[in-house]
Amino acid sequence: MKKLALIGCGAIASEIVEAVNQGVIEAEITAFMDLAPEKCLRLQQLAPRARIARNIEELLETRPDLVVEAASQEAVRQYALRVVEAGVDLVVLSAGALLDKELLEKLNREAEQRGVHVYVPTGALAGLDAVRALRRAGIRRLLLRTVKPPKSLGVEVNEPRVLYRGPASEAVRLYPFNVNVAAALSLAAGMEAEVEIVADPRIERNTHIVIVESKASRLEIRVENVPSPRNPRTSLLAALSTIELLRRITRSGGVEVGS
Ligand SMILES: NC(=O)C1=CN([C@@H]2O[C@H](COP(=O)(O)OP(=O)(O)OC[C@H]3O[C@@H](n4cnc5c(N)ncnc54)[C@H](O)[C@@H]3O)[C@@H](O)[C@H]2O)C=CC1
Ligand SMILES: O=C([O-])CC(=O)C(=O)O
Repeated sequence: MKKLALIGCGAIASEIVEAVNQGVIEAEITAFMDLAPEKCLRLQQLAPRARIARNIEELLETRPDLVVEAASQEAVRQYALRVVEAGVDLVVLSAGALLDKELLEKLNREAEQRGVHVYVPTGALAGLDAVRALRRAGIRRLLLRTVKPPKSLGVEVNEPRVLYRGPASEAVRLYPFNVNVAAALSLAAGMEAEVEIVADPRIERNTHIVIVESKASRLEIRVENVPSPRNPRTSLLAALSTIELLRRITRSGGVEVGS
């Protein structure tokens, strides 16, 4: 049975712990860590053998096979390299941090040398398998339009308003908790997406529209996500997608569909 440690004890982590408890993910949780350690207490009740780590070294002392970052881009900058250096696989939700070329290159080099895997889940999006595949055919155009209810974006508007238009790297810097999907998309495509962020008081779902143009295919992907009841900025699909990835990684064998 694989051992799992979690950085961040918020909305996504809560869903993951429930999935472990239900046996969907075949793993044992060895440690929790959060800037606000009291947030780990509730999760620890569901995984009583797990330790609440005060820092990354304490977390690594529990000898996890896999660490899941479901915290913040800052957490990726603080801990990702250390996890990989310890020879431990890593799942990164706050993918925006990986648009920093220097960090990505270091992480990639270190991970290759040590045979470590760093996974970025499809998260609140869909179709990154096809985007990755189309890289080989050359992608001409890559767009992401994210439309969320104003409260998810922390603004108050009475009519739809474009808050941002520009490259993904700037989008994830300005909206660190709302468009990590822009980074996952860019990393899958091997090029930076053009991003538009819209606050729309008429909608209730976190909506992402992706357009990919290449010689082989034109993709238009529209995802209308129910926000997480625990965090309106985060779509429930982000946790479900991570659970699905963890289910695959921790499973000892069997038929799996899709790549
Ligand atoms: N790639 C994707 O598709 C998606 C990514 N996300 C990202 O995933 C991350 C987690 O999302 P949620 O669970 O909804 O967030 P949340 O706000 O519910 O929970 C995050 C927890 O991490 C803790 N935290 C933040 N920085 C930390 C640090 N440096 N060290 C230790 N703990 C830290 C916070 O105290 C909080 O308890 C966020 O960065 C979010 O933007 C969210 C949705 C989709
Ligand atoms: O959950 C979503 O819709 C997207 C999100 O917050 C992110 O990418 O950071």
